[in-house]
Amino acid sequence: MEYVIEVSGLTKKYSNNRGIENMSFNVAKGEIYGFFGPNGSGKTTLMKILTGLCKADKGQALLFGYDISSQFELAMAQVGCLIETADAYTYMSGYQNLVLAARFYPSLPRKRVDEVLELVGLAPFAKEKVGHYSLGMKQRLGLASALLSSPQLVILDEPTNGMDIEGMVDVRETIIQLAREQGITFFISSHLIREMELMCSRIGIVNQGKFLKEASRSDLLESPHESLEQYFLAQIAEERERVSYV
Ligand SMILES: Nc1ncnc2c1ncn2[C@@H]1O[C@H](COP(=O)(O)OP(=O)(O)OP(=O)(O)O)[C@@H](O)[C@H]1O
Repeated sequence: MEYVIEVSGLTKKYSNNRGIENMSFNVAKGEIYGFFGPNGSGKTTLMKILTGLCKADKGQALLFGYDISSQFELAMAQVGCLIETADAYTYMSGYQNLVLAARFYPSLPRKRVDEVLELVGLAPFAKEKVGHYSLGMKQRLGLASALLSSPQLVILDEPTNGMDIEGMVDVRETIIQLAREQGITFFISSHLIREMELMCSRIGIVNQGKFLKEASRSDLLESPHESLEQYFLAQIAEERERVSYV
């Protein structure tokens, strides 16, 4: 199997002793992999390490077989990402922000800016100042920016944060379409169970900095639990029991 992300034994502890501990998992090409856990479970920390925004204390993360800490440029060459909330210049329009971002990719055709605006449903608002955008529109702009260079791997931290139902459905459908038609791999974090269930082919469940369990769509369908929510609660209960035995 061709893996786009390989994470082994990743540990990062902040000065308060929180963070992530010994996380290991792989993501195959073309998957929509969900990284699911409650607030503070370590999703953003893991994503920051994967995109070089912070360094792990221990362990290794490979993107396309390249080590993110020692081969950063090769590892990130085919990666687009949106970590935490999307940053943009509020006094410029969505279109102008993307043209600016496109300058990082000298060979990118100008029409790609129009394409990504269309893809995320922002085309009608492209000429409006970002300062007038809602949170959901800013998230869409962040997604457009992550897709700009036509990356093969897209890493998205809570991409539907602040979106209304219609926006969430649009973004979800765009992601599914890009994975299916263009073989793009997505690694997406969320604390929204329903989003994960509807979108992802596999889900890694994290809690309190630990990688608890991985579930494929068929695991979830075959499990005796009626929903991912119940499955998640059962995994946490199992982990508590395991820890109390040790
Ligand atoms: N810079 C930091 N300094 C100290 N502790 C931090 C720092 N960043 C994160 N943490 C702690 O590390 C843990 C994991 O945080 P992280 O932001 O990775 O979780 P998360 O799953 O992304 O949460 P959320 O869904 O709320 O964004 C939390 O307990 C958090 O308080």
